[in-house]
Amino acid sequence: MFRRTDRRNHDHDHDHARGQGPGPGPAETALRLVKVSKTYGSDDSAVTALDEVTFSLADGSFTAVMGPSGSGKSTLLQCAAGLDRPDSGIVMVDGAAMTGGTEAELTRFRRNRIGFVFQQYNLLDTLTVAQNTVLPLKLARRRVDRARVREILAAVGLGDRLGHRPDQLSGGQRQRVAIARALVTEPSVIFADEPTGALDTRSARDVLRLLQEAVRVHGRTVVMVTHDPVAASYADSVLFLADGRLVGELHRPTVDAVAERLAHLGDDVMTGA
Ligand SMILES: Nc1ncnc2c1ncn2[C@@H]1O[C@H](COP(=O)(O)OP(=O)(O)OP(=O)(O)O)[C@@H](O)[C@H]1O
Repeated sequence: MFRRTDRRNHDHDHDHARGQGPGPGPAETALRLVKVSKTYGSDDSAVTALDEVTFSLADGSFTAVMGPSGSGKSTLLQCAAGLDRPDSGIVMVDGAAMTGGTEAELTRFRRNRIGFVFQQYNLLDTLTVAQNTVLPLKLARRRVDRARVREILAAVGLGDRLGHRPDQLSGGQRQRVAIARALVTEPSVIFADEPTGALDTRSARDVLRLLQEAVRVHGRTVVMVTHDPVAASYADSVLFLADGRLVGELHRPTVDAVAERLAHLGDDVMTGA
């Protein structure tokens, strides 16, 4: 069952007030994984995609997840976001355990606490920009504050595109709608899976800046899977995966430092070190 502590309210004053309390107490944890494991298949064909992965991410942090192809990045994201269930281990979002529970409970948990940004945008073609943006609120049966929605769309540079449909937008604009849609429910954690993978350099930079703003202005916590050292350099820190295990971490990443670490990660995997 979900243990919901609901210690965090979702109003903006709360976000702005964060860090202004007495004393430098430890940052609160937005996402915590404890010994999360996931194996696909069984017997001879079994693949351990995640092998007892443990880490915590502070509230209001921006983390990139990197690693060679097949290292378990997507599986990690799916399990951490409640889109898939780990075989064992615990996932906690905002102090509430997401382990166990029915599908309906998991869905409710996701709708209220998690935002998503996918490589291929996942917008509904028949809905306008504004309608796509409010969809998560409608699905969660939450009140739609139209002024707030306009504000969010203006903040991602789409204030004059509210009535457009996705096929009237560029890839970068579509991804900005996806970011607005992820922000609108004020989730604890936004998971982004290769959000710049389909974009040109300039649109990618705009999207990465908006993800940074989601953290710095809106107080969200962002976890982004990426293959691109440039994209990773926008994060506060990078987690490196290899063979389903967490094998390293880099704080305040630069493009060169990320690329170098990735290259060595490749060496380690190749030599089995
Ligand atoms: N549905 C599945 N059935 C069987 N094996 C799977 C399944 N999904 C992933 N795997 C395997 O689990 C391992 C981890 O896969 P995962 O997709 O998480 O890696 P990744 O790091 O995201 O890879 P990429 O960078 O190529 O997207 C791989 O060996 C993969 O083949």
